[in-house]
Amino acid sequence: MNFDYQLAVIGGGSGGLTVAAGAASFGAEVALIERKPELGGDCLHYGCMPSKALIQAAKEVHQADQVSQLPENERDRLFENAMNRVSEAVQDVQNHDSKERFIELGIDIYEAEASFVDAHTLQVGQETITAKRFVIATGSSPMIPPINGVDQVDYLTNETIFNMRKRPESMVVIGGGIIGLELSQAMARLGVEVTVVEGSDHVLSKEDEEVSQMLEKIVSNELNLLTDSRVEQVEASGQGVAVTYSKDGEVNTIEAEKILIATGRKSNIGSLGLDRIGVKTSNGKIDVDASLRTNLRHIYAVGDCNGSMPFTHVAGMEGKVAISNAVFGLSRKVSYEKVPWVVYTAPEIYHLGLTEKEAKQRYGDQLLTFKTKLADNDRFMAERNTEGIVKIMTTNRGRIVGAHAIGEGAGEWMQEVGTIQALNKKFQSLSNIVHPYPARNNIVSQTADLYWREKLFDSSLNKAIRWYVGKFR
Ligand SMILES: Cc1cc2nc3c(=O)[nH]c(=O)nc-3n(C[C@H](O)[C@H](O)[C@H](O)COP(=O)(O)OP(=O)(O)OC[C@H]3O[C@@H](n4cnc5c(N)ncnc54)[C@H](O)[C@@H]3O)c2cc1C
Ligand SMILES: NC(=O)c1ccc[n+]([C@@H]2O[C@H](COP(=O)([O-])OP(=O)(O)OC[C@H]3O[C@@H](n4cnc5c(N)ncnc54)[C@H](O)[C@@H]3O)[C@@H](O)[C@H]2O)c1
Repeated sequence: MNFDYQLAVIGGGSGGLTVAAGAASFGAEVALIERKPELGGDCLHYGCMPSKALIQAAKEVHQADQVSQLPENERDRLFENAMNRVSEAVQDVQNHDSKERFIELGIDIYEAEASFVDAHTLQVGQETITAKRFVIATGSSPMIPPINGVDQVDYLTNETIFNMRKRPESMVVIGGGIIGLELSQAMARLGVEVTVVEGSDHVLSKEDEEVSQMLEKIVSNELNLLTDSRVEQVEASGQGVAVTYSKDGEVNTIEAEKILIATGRKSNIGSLGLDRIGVKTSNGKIDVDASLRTNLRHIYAVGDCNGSMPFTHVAGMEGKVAISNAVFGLSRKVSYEKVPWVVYTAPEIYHLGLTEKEAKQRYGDQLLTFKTKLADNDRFMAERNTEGIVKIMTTNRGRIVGAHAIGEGAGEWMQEVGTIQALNKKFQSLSNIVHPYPARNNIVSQTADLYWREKLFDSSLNKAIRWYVGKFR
Protein backbone atom coordinates (compact mmCIF):
# COMPACT_ATOMS: atom_id res chain seq x y z
CA MET A 1 0.00 0.00 0.00
CA ASN A 2 1.20 3.52 -0.79
CA PHE A 3 1.09 6.12 1.94
CA ASP A 4 1.40 9.90 1.69
CA TYR A 5 4.14 9.85 4.33
CA GLN A 6 6.52 7.41 5.93
CA LEU A 7 5.96 9.06 9.27
CA ALA A 8 3.26 11.35 10.67
CA VAL A 9 4.08 13.09 13.94
CA ILE A 10 1.14 14.47 15.92
CA GLY A 11 2.12 17.39 18.18
CA GLY A 12 4.80 20.02 17.66
CA GLY A 13 6.21 20.21 21.20
CA SER A 14 9.47 18.91 22.68
CA GLY A 15 8.81 15.26 21.79
CA GLY A 16 7.23 15.79 18.36
CA LEU A 17 9.85 18.27 17.16
CA THR A 18 12.69 15.91 18.15
CA VAL A 19 11.09 13.08 16.20
CA ALA A 20 10.13 15.13 13.14
CA ALA A 21 13.53 16.85 12.80
CA GLY A 22 15.49 13.63 13.44
CA ALA A 23 13.40 11.53 11.04
CA ALA A 24 13.57 14.16 8.28
CA SER A 25 17.33 14.53 8.64
CA PHE A 26 17.65 10.79 7.99
CA GLY A 27 15.65 11.23 4.76
CA ALA A 28 12.19 10.09 5.88
CA GLU A 29 9.11 11.79 4.39
CA VAL A 30 7.55 13.42 7.42
CA ALA A 31 4.27 15.21 8.18
CA LEU A 32 4.08 17.23 11.40
CA ILE A 33 0.62 18.15 12.64
CA GLU A 34 0.26 20.87 15.28
CA ARG A 35 -3.08 22.41 16.22
CA LYS A 36 -1.65 25.68 17.52
CA PRO A 37 -0.38 28.41 15.17
CA GLU A 38 3.18 28.12 16.55
CA LEU A 39 5.47 25.18 17.21
CA GLY A 40 7.13 24.58 20.57
CA GLY A 41 4.37 23.09 22.72
CA ASP A 42 3.93 23.56 26.43
CA CYS A 43 7.61 23.84 27.30
CA LEU A 44 8.08 26.91 25.15
CA HIS A 45 4.72 28.64 25.56
CA TYR A 46 3.38 27.78 29.01
CA GLY A 47 6.05 25.72 30.75
CA CYS A 48 9.82 25.60 31.10
CA MET A 49 10.67 28.78 29.18
CA PRO A 50 8.24 31.30 30.68
CA SER A 51 8.62 29.83 34.17
CA LYS A 52 12.41 30.01 34.08
CA ALA A 53 12.32 33.53 32.65
CA LEU A 54 9.93 34.51 35.45
CA ILE A 55 12.08 32.87 38.13
CA GLN A 56 15.14 34.83 36.98
CA ALA A 57 13.26 38.14 36.79
CA ALA A 58 11.77 37.50 40.25
CA LYS A 59 15.22 36.66 41.65
CA GLU A 60 16.55 40.03 40.50
CA VAL A 61 13.60 41.89 42.03
CA HIS A 62 14.08 39.94 45.25
CA GLN A 63 17.77 40.89 45.39
CA ALA A 64 16.93 44.55 44.81
CA ASP A 65 14.26 44.35 47.51
CA GLN A 66 16.77 42.94 49.97
CA VAL A 67 19.22 45.76 49.34
CA SER A 68 16.59 48.45 49.96
CA GLN A 69 12.92 47.73 50.44
CA LEU A 70 10.95 48.53 47.30
CA PRO A 71 8.01 50.94 47.46
CA GLU A 72 4.63 49.54 46.34
CA ASN A 73 4.46 51.48 43.05
CA GLU A 74 7.95 50.25 42.17
CA ARG A 75 6.80 46.67 42.81
CA ASP A 76 3.92 47.18 40.35
CA ARG A 77 6.30 48.45 37.70
CA LEU A 78 8.78 45.62 38.25
CA PHE A 79 5.98 43.05 38.10
CA GLU A 80 4.88 44.33 34.70
CA ASN A 81 8.52 44.44 33.54
CA ALA A 82 9.05 40.86 34.66
CA MET A 83 6.00 39.63 32.75
CA ASN A 84 7.09 41.52 29.63
CA ARG A 85 10.53 39.96 29.95
CA VAL A 86 8.89 36.53 30.05
CA SER A 87 7.07 37.23 26.75
CA GLU A 88 10.28 38.46 25.15
CA ALA A 89 12.18 35.33 26.21
CA VAL A 90 9.45 33.10 24.78
CA GLN A 91 9.45 35.08 21.54
CA ASP A 92 13.24 34.78 21.19
CA VAL A 93 13.12 31.01 21.49
CA GLN A 94 10.04 30.90 19.22
CA ASN A 95 12.05 32.62 16.49
CA HIS A 96 14.62 29.88 16.86
CA ASP A 97 11.99 27.11 16.68
CA SER A 98 10.19 28.69 13.73
CA LYS A 99 8.08 26.70 11.29
CA GLU A 100 10.44 27.81 8.49
CA ARG A 101 13.30 25.95 10.14
CA PHE A 102 11.35 22.71 10.06
CA ILE A 103 10.01 23.31 6.55
CA GLU A 104 13.63 23.74 5.39
CA LEU A 105 14.33 20.26 6.76
CA GLY A 106 11.73 19.00 4.25
CA ILE A 107 8.90 18.49 6.76
CA ASP A 108 5.28 19.19 5.70
CA ILE A 109 3.58 21.08 8.51
CA TYR A 110 -0.19 20.98 8.97
CA GLU A 111 -1.81 23.50 11.32
CA ALA A 112 -4.86 21.54 12.47
CA GLU A 113 -6.09 19.11 15.09
CA ALA A 114 -5.34 15.53 14.08
CA SER A 115 -7.74 12.66 14.64
CA PHE A 116 -7.46 9.03 13.49
CA VAL A 117 -10.03 7.99 10.87
CA ASP A 118 -8.52 4.51 10.59
CA ALA A 119 -5.24 2.96 11.67
CA HIS A 120 -3.28 4.60 8.83
CA THR A 121 -5.35 7.72 8.11
CA LEU A 122 -5.60 11.03 9.93
CA GLN A 123 -8.24 13.70 9.59
CA VAL A 124 -6.28 16.94 9.56
CA GLY A 125 -8.67 19.88 9.31
CA GLN A 126 -10.44 19.52 5.95
CA GLU A 127 -7.85 17.05 4.62
CA THR A 128 -7.02 13.44 5.23
CA ILE A 129 -3.44 12.17 5.14
CA THR A 130 -2.09 8.63 5.32
CA ALA A 131 1.17 7.41 6.82
CA LYS A 132 2.95 4.13 7.30
CA ARG A 133 3.88 4.90 10.91
CA PHE A 134 2.81 7.46 13.51
CA VAL A 135 4.33 9.07 16.56
CA ILE A 136 1.82 10.64 18.94
CA ALA A 137 3.38 13.48 20.94
CA THR A 138 0.34 15.47 22.02
CA GLY A 139 1.54 16.44 25.50
CA SER A 140 -0.59 17.26 28.52
CA SER A 141 -2.79 20.00 29.98
CA PRO A 142 -3.54 21.17 33.51
CA MET A 143 -5.73 18.72 35.41
CA ILE A 144 -8.51 20.64 37.16
CA PRO A 145 -9.72 18.74 40.23
CA PRO A 146 -13.46 18.46 40.86
CA ILE A 147 -13.58 21.09 43.62
CA ASN A 148 -17.01 22.56 44.44
CA GLY A 149 -17.48 25.84 42.59
CA VAL A 150 -14.33 25.61 40.49
CA ASP A 151 -16.26 26.16 37.26
CA GLN A 152 -17.76 29.36 38.62
CA VAL A 153 -14.50 31.18 39.38
CA ASP A 154 -11.90 32.70 37.19
CA TYR A 155 -8.84 30.57 37.98
CA LEU A 156 -5.33 30.75 36.54
CA THR A 157 -3.31 27.78 35.27
CA ASN A 158 0.15 27.58 33.74
CA GLU A 159 -1.57 28.44 30.44
CA THR A 160 -2.85 31.83 31.62
CA ILE A 161 -0.62 33.01 34.47
CA PHE A 162 2.05 34.39 32.14
CA ASN A 163 -0.54 36.71 30.54
CA MET A 164 -0.90 38.71 33.76
CA ARG A 165 0.48 42.23 33.65
CA LYS A 166 -0.96 43.75 36.82
CA ARG A 167 0.46 42.60 40.14
CA PRO A 168 -2.23 40.97 42.26
CA GLU A 169 -1.96 41.62 46.00
CA SER A 170 -2.55 38.00 46.88
CA MET A 171 -2.78 34.54 45.35
CA VAL A 172 -3.83 31.10 46.54
CA VAL A 173 -2.01 28.28 44.77
CA ILE A 174 -3.75 24.90 44.90
CA GLY A 175 -1.11 22.17 44.59
CA GLY A 176 2.38 22.23 46.09
CA GLY A 177 4.13 20.20 43.39
CA ILE A 178 6.87 21.47 41.09
CA ILE A 179 4.70 23.92 39.17
CA GLY A 180 3.05 25.18 42.35
CA LEU A 181 6.32 25.78 44.19
CA GLU A 182 8.32 27.29 41.32
CA LEU A 183 5.56 29.74 40.41
CA SER A 184 4.56 30.53 44.01
CA GLN A 185 8.05 31.56 44.97
CA ALA A 186 8.46 33.68 41.83
CA MET A 187 5.13 35.42 42.50
CA ALA A 188 6.06 36.01 46.16
CA ARG A 189 9.36 37.54 45.12
CA LEU A 190 7.46 39.86 42.79
CA GLY A 191 5.47 41.17 45.74
CA VAL A 192 2.42 38.89 45.80
CA GLU A 193 1.22 37.43 49.14
CA VAL A 194 1.07 33.71 48.29
CA THR A 195 -0.59 30.83 50.14
CA VAL A 196 0.02 27.30 48.87
CA VAL A 197 -2.61 24.67 49.71
CA GLU A 198 -1.27 21.13 49.35
CA GLY A 199 -3.18 17.91 49.98
CA SER A 200 -0.16 15.76 51.03
CA ASP A 201 1.88 15.95 54.23
CA HIS A 202 4.65 17.82 52.42
CA VAL A 203 5.05 20.01 49.40
CA LEU A 204 7.14 18.43 46.61
CA SER A 205 6.10 15.01 47.85
CA LYS A 206 8.05 13.21 45.09
CA GLU A 207 11.35 14.54 46.50
CA ASP A 208 13.50 12.89 49.12
CA GLU A 209 11.69 13.68 52.39
CA GLU A 210 14.68 15.33 54.05
CA VAL A 211 15.09 17.57 51.02
CA SER A 212 11.44 18.58 50.76
CA GLN A 213 11.30 19.30 54.49
CA MET A 214 14.37 21.47 54.19
CA LEU A 215 12.83 23.36 51.29
CA GLU A 216 9.61 23.87 53.28
CA LYS A 217 11.61 25.38 56.11
CA ILE A 218 13.55 27.68 53.80
CA VAL A 219 10.64 28.95 51.68
CA SER A 220 8.27 29.39 54.60
CA ASN A 221 9.92 32.83 55.01
CA GLU A 222 8.45 33.77 51.64
CA LEU A 223 5.27 31.67 51.35
CA ASN A 224 2.39 30.58 53.55
CA LEU A 225 2.40 26.79 53.24
CA LEU A 226 -0.69 24.81 54.20
CA THR A 227 0.07 21.10 53.90
CA ASP A 228 -2.26 18.18 54.62
CA SER A 229 -5.04 20.56 53.58
CA ARG A 230 -8.02 19.63 51.45
CA VAL A 231 -9.70 22.32 49.36
CA GLU A 232 -13.45 21.90 49.85
CA GLN A 233 -14.83 24.81 47.87
CA VAL A 234 -13.91 27.89 45.88
CA GLU A 235 -16.24 30.82 45.22
CA ALA A 236 -16.12 34.39 43.99
CA SER A 237 -15.69 36.92 46.82
CA GLY A 238 -15.24 40.65 47.29
CA GLN A 239 -11.46 40.31 47.09
CA GLY A 240 -11.49 37.87 44.17
CA VAL A 241 -11.78 34.26 45.27
CA ALA A 242 -12.54 32.59 48.61
CA VAL A 243 -10.96 29.19 49.13
CA THR A 244 -12.41 26.95 51.82
CA TYR A 245 -10.16 24.14 53.03
CA SER A 246 -10.08 21.61 55.80
CA LYS A 247 -7.01 20.81 57.86
CA ASP A 248 -6.77 18.73 61.02
CA GLY A 249 -10.57 18.53 61.18
CA GLU A 250 -10.99 22.32 61.07
CA VAL A 251 -12.54 24.23 58.19
CA ASN A 252 -11.13 27.65 57.25
CA THR A 253 -11.48 30.12 54.40
CA ILE A 254 -8.80 32.29 52.84
CA GLU A 255 -9.48 35.05 50.36
CA ALA A 256 -7.17 36.13 47.59
CA GLU A 257 -7.23 38.25 44.47
CA LYS A 258 -6.14 35.34 42.26
CA ILE A 259 -6.13 31.59 42.39
CA LEU A 260 -3.71 29.31 40.52
CA ILE A 261 -4.48 25.63 40.02
CA ALA A 262 -1.36 23.44 39.77
CA THR A 263 -2.61 20.00 40.76
CA GLY A 264 -1.02 17.81 38.10
CA ARG A 265 -1.50 17.05 34.42
CA LYS A 266 -3.81 15.12 32.13
CA SER A 267 -2.71 13.74 28.74
CA ASN A 268 -4.04 15.40 25.57
CA ILE A 269 -5.63 12.38 23.96
CA GLY A 270 -9.37 13.20 23.94
CA SER A 271 -9.55 14.38 20.34
CA LEU A 272 -7.29 11.75 18.75
CA GLY A 273 -9.99 9.14 18.07
CA LEU A 274 -7.88 6.41 19.71
CA ASP A 275 -11.00 4.36 20.58
CA ARG A 276 -11.91 4.29 16.90
CA ILE A 277 -8.68 2.45 16.00
CA GLY A 278 -8.29 0.48 19.23
CA VAL A 279 -5.16 2.10 20.74
CA LYS A 280 -5.11 1.13 24.42
CA THR A 281 -5.01 3.72 27.18
CA SER A 282 -5.08 3.51 30.96
CA ASN A 283 -5.91 6.26 33.43
CA GLY A 284 -6.19 8.66 30.52
CA LYS A 285 -2.65 7.96 29.22
CA ILE A 286 -1.50 6.08 26.14
CA ASP A 287 -0.11 2.63 26.98
CA VAL A 288 3.32 1.97 25.47
CA ASP A 289 5.93 -0.74 25.88
CA ALA A 290 9.62 -0.09 26.53
CA SER A 291 10.11 0.56 22.79
CA LEU A 292 7.43 3.28 23.05
CA ARG A 293 5.09 1.24 20.84
CA THR A 294 1.36 1.19 21.48
CA ASN A 295 -0.59 -2.04 21.04
CA LEU A 296 -0.81 -1.06 17.32
CA ARG A 297 2.77 -1.76 16.31
CA HIS A 298 3.05 1.08 13.80
CA ILE A 299 1.93 3.73 16.31
CA TYR A 300 4.30 5.08 18.97
CA ALA A 301 3.69 7.60 21.76
CA VAL A 302 6.33 9.87 23.34
CA GLY A 303 6.40 12.66 25.92
CA ASP A 304 3.75 13.68 28.42
CA CYS A 305 0.92 11.86 26.60
CA ASN A 306 2.28 8.42 27.63
CA GLY A 307 2.49 9.47 31.28
CA SER A 308 6.03 8.14 31.89
CA MET A 309 7.91 11.14 33.27
CA PRO A 310 6.52 14.53 32.27
CA PHE A 311 9.72 16.44 31.55
CA THR A 312 11.07 18.07 28.40
CA HIS A 313 14.34 16.13 28.52
CA VAL A 314 12.35 12.88 28.80
CA ALA A 315 10.21 13.83 25.78
CA GLY A 316 13.50 14.46 23.93
CA MET A 317 15.05 11.16 25.07
CA GLU A 318 11.91 9.24 24.11
CA GLY A 319 11.80 11.08 20.79
CA LYS A 320 15.30 9.82 19.94
CA VAL A 321 14.34 6.25 20.79
CA ALA A 322 11.18 6.58 18.69
CA ILE A 323 13.26 7.73 15.71
CA SER A 324 15.44 4.59 15.94
CA ASN A 325 12.38 2.38 16.15
CA ALA A 326 9.94 4.08 13.77
CA VAL A 327 12.47 5.13 11.13
CA PHE A 328 15.16 2.42 11.30
CA GLY A 329 12.93 -0.44 12.44
CA LEU A 330 15.06 -1.10 15.55
CA SER A 331 13.72 -2.10 18.96
CA ARG A 332 15.59 0.32 21.21
CA LYS A 333 14.17 0.53 24.69
CA VAL A 334 13.84 3.49 27.02
CA SER A 335 15.13 3.43 30.57
CA TYR A 336 14.19 6.03 33.16
CA GLU A 337 16.67 4.93 35.83
CA LYS A 338 19.29 7.49 34.90
CA VAL A 339 17.03 10.46 34.27
CA PRO A 340 17.51 13.37 36.67
CA TRP A 341 15.25 16.38 37.20
CA VAL A 342 15.66 19.76 38.80
CA VAL A 343 13.18 21.86 40.75
CA TYR A 344 14.06 25.48 40.02
CA THR A 345 13.10 26.94 43.37
CA ALA A 346 15.59 28.96 45.41
CA PRO A 347 17.46 26.98 46.51
CA GLU A 348 17.31 24.46 43.67
CA ILE A 349 16.66 20.77 44.13
CA TYR A 350 18.42 18.03 42.15
CA HIS A 351 16.79 14.61 41.96
CA LEU A 352 18.24 11.43 40.47
CA GLY A 353 16.93 7.91 41.03
CA LEU A 354 15.58 6.57 44.30
CA THR A 355 14.82 8.67 47.37
CA GLU A 356 16.40 7.47 50.63
CA LYS A 357 13.13 5.85 51.71
CA GLU A 358 12.77 3.99 48.39
CA ALA A 359 16.43 2.99 48.35
CA LYS A 360 16.24 1.59 51.90
CA GLN A 361 13.21 -0.46 50.92
CA ARG A 362 15.00 -1.84 47.88
CA TYR A 363 18.55 -2.36 49.17
CA GLY A 364 18.15 -2.71 52.94
CA ASP A 365 21.54 -3.32 54.63
CA GLN A 366 23.38 -3.14 51.32
CA LEU A 367 22.67 0.58 51.04
CA LEU A 368 25.34 3.15 51.80
CA THR A 369 24.25 6.77 52.31
CA PHE A 370 26.71 9.64 52.08
CA LYS A 371 25.69 13.08 53.21
CA THR A 372 27.43 16.46 53.26
CA LYS A 373 26.00 19.70 54.56
CA LEU A 374 26.60 22.79 52.48
CA ALA A 375 27.61 24.38 55.78
CA ASP A 376 30.71 22.11 55.72
CA ASN A 377 31.93 23.33 52.33
CA ASP A 378 34.25 26.34 51.93
CA ARG A 379 32.55 27.86 48.88
CA PHE A 380 29.07 27.79 50.34
CA MET A 381 30.46 29.14 53.60
CA ALA A 382 32.25 31.92 51.72
CA GLU A 383 29.07 32.88 49.90
CA ARG A 384 26.95 32.65 53.09
CA ASN A 385 24.72 30.15 51.30
CA THR A 386 24.94 27.28 53.73
CA GLU A 387 21.36 26.03 53.69
CA GLY A 388 21.28 22.67 51.98
CA ILE A 389 22.65 19.17 51.73
CA VAL A 390 24.01 16.63 49.28
CA LYS A 391 22.86 13.06 49.76
CA ILE A 392 24.09 10.18 47.64
CA MET A 393 23.08 6.56 47.99
CA THR A 394 25.07 3.68 46.59
CA THR A 395 25.22 -0.05 46.85
CA ASN A 396 27.95 -1.55 48.98
CA ARG A 397 30.30 -1.41 45.99
CA GLY A 398 29.58 2.17 44.99
CA ARG A 399 26.89 1.86 42.30
CA ILE A 400 24.83 5.06 42.47
CA VAL A 401 21.14 4.38 43.10
CA GLY A 402 19.99 7.81 44.21
CA ALA A 403 21.40 11.33 44.36
CA HIS A 404 19.67 14.35 45.84
CA ALA A 405 20.72 17.86 46.70
CA ILE A 406 19.23 21.12 47.76
CA GLY A 407 21.31 24.25 47.49
CA GLU A 408 22.17 27.29 45.44
CA GLY A 409 22.74 26.13 41.84
CA ALA A 410 22.33 22.42 42.72
CA GLY A 411 20.79 21.74 39.29
CA GLU A 412 24.15 22.47 37.67
CA TRP A 413 26.83 21.16 40.04
CA MET A 414 25.03 17.93 40.99
CA GLN A 415 24.76 16.74 37.39
CA GLU A 416 28.34 15.58 37.79
CA VAL A 417 26.90 12.67 39.77
CA GLY A 418 24.38 11.99 36.99
CA THR A 419 27.16 11.94 34.43
CA ILE A 420 29.26 9.49 36.45
CA GLN A 421 26.20 7.26 36.86
CA ALA A 422 25.34 7.44 33.15
CA LEU A 423 28.91 6.39 32.32
CA ASN A 424 28.49 3.38 34.64
CA LYS A 425 31.30 4.59 36.89
CA LYS A 426 31.32 4.01 40.62
CA PHE A 427 30.60 6.93 42.94
CA GLN A 428 34.01 6.70 44.62
CA SER A 429 35.73 7.45 41.28
CA LEU A 430 34.66 11.09 41.76
CA SER A 431 37.01 11.31 44.66
CA ASN A 432 39.99 10.84 42.32
CA ILE A 433 38.99 13.65 39.98
CA VAL A 434 40.70 16.92 40.86
CA HIS A 435 38.14 19.72 41.13
CA PRO A 436 39.15 23.38 40.94
CA TYR A 437 38.98 25.04 44.33
CA PRO A 438 36.56 26.40 45.42
CA ALA A 439 34.13 25.46 42.64
CA ARG A 440 30.75 24.48 44.01
CA ASN A 441 31.07 20.95 42.66
CA ASN A 442 33.84 20.40 45.20
CA ILE A 443 31.03 19.38 47.49
CA VAL A 444 30.39 16.38 45.24
CA SER A 445 33.98 15.12 45.50
CA GLN A 446 33.94 15.96 49.23
CA THR A 447 30.92 13.62 49.52
CA ALA A 448 32.68 10.94 47.45
CA ASP A 449 35.64 11.10 49.87
CA LEU A 450 33.22 9.84 52.51
CA TYR A 451 33.02 6.55 50.63
CA TRP A 452 36.74 5.95 51.18
CA ARG A 453 36.58 7.13 54.75
CA GLU A 454 33.80 4.64 55.40
CA LYS A 455 35.80 1.85 53.75
CA LEU A 456 39.01 2.78 55.57
CA PHE A 457 37.31 2.77 58.93
CA ASP A 458 35.77 -0.58 58.09
CA SER A 459 37.56 -2.71 60.68
CA SER A 460 39.01 -5.46 58.47
CA LEU A 461 40.43 -3.12 55.83
CA ASN A 462 41.69 -0.71 58.46
CA LYS A 463 43.52 -3.53 60.24
CA ALA A 464 45.13 -4.65 56.99
CA ILE A 465 46.30 -1.11 56.21
CA ARG A 466 47.74 -0.64 59.67
CA TRP A 467 49.57 -3.92 59.31
CA TYR A 468 50.98 -2.86 55.92
CA VAL A 469 52.04 0.60 57.14
CA GLY A 470 53.71 -1.00 60.12
CA LYS A 471 55.65 -3.38 57.87
CA PHE A 472 56.58 -0.70 55.35
CA ARG A 473 58.08 1.48 58.08
C1 LIG B 1 4.81 25.50 34.20
C2 LIG B 1 5.61 24.34 33.68
C3 LIG B 1 6.99 24.35 33.82
C4 LIG B 1 7.75 23.30 33.33
N1 LIG B 1 9.11 23.34 33.51
C5 LIG B 1 9.85 22.31 33.07
C6 LIG B 1 11.27 22.35 33.23
O1 LIG B 1 11.84 23.30 33.76
N2 LIG B 1 11.99 21.29 32.78
C7 LIG B 1 11.38 20.21 32.19
O2 LIG B 1 12.08 19.26 31.81
N3 LIG B 1 10.04 20.16 32.01
C8 LIG B 1 9.27 21.18 32.44
N4 LIG B 1 7.92 21.14 32.25
C9 LIG B 1 7.31 19.98 31.58
C10 LIG B 1 7.42 20.11 30.06
O3 LIG B 1 6.83 21.33 29.64
C11 LIG B 1 6.72 18.94 29.37
O4 LIG B 1 7.18 17.74 29.92
C12 LIG B 1 7.00 18.95 27.88
O5 LIG B 1 6.50 20.12 27.28
C13 LIG B 1 6.36 17.72 27.21
O6 LIG B 1 6.60 17.74 25.84
P1 LIG B 1 5.58 17.01 24.84
O7 LIG B 1 6.20 17.08 23.50
O8 LIG B 1 5.19 15.70 25.39
O9 LIG B 1 4.26 17.91 24.89
P2 LIG B 1 4.04 19.43 24.52
O10 LIG B 1 5.28 20.21 24.56
O11 LIG B 1 2.91 19.91 25.33
O12 LIG B 1 3.57 19.39 22.99
C14 LIG B 1 2.39 18.79 22.60
C15 LIG B 1 1.84 19.52 21.39
O13 LIG B 1 0.81 18.74 20.78
C16 LIG B 1 -0.20 19.59 20.32
N5 LIG B 1 -1.42 18.78 20.18
C17 LIG B 1 -2.14 18.17 21.16
N6 LIG B 1 -3.14 17.45 20.64
C18 LIG B 1 -3.07 17.60 19.29
C19 LIG B 1 -3.82 17.08 18.19
N7 LIG B 1 -4.85 16.26 18.37
N8 LIG B 1 -3.46 17.45 16.93
C20 LIG B 1 -2.43 18.29 16.73
N9 LIG B 1 -1.67 18.80 17.73
C21 LIG B 1 -1.98 18.44 18.99
C22 LIG B 1 -0.27 20.66 21.39
O14 LIG B 1 -0.86 21.85 20.87
C23 LIG B 1 1.20 20.85 21.75
O15 LIG B 1 1.80 21.88 20.98
C24 LIG B 1 7.12 22.20 32.69
C25 LIG B 1 5.73 22.19 32.53
C26 LIG B 1 4.98 23.24 33.01
C27 LIG B 1 3.49 23.21 32.81
N1 LIG C 1 11.52 21.99 36.87
C1 LIG C 1 10.88 21.09 36.15
O1 LIG C 1 11.44 20.21 35.51
C2 LIG C 1 9.37 21.16 36.07
C3 LIG C 1 8.71 22.33 36.42
C4 LIG C 1 7.34 22.36 36.36
C5 LIG C 1 6.65 21.23 35.95
N2 LIG C 1 7.32 20.12 35.61
C6 LIG C 1 6.59 18.89 35.23
O2 LIG C 1 5.19 19.11 35.23
C7 LIG C 1 4.57 18.11 36.03
C8 LIG C 1 3.31 18.61 36.61
O3 LIG C 1 3.57 19.53 37.68
P1 LIG C 1 2.47 19.78 38.80
O4 LIG C 1 3.10 20.64 39.83
O5 LIG C 1 1.17 20.19 38.20
O6 LIG C 1 2.20 18.31 39.31
P2 LIG C 1 2.78 17.50 40.55
O7 LIG C 1 2.22 16.15 40.43
O8 LIG C 1 4.24 17.69 40.68
O9 LIG C 1 2.12 18.23 41.81
C9 LIG C 1 0.75 18.36 41.98
C10 LIG C 1 0.51 18.56 43.47
O10 LIG C 1 -0.85 18.94 43.65
C11 LIG C 1 -1.33 18.26 44.79
N3 LIG C 1 -2.78 18.17 44.65
C12 LIG C 1 -3.49 17.49 43.73
N4 LIG C 1 -4.81 17.71 43.89
C13 LIG C 1 -4.94 18.57 44.94
C14 LIG C 1 -6.05 19.18 45.58
N5 LIG C 1 -7.30 18.98 45.16
N6 LIG C 1 -5.79 19.99 46.62
C15 LIG C 1 -4.53 20.22 47.06
N7 LIG C 1 -3.44 19.67 46.47
C16 LIG C 1 -3.64 18.86 45.43
C17 LIG C 1 -0.63 16.92 44.77
O11 LIG C 1 -0.61 16.33 46.04
C18 LIG C 1 0.76 17.30 44.28
O12 LIG C 1 1.63 17.61 45.33
C19 LIG C 1 5.63 17.73 37.05
O13 LIG C 1 5.42 16.43 37.54
C20 LIG C 1 6.89 17.82 36.27
O14 LIG C 1 7.14 16.61 35.64
C21 LIG C 1 8.67 20.06 35.66
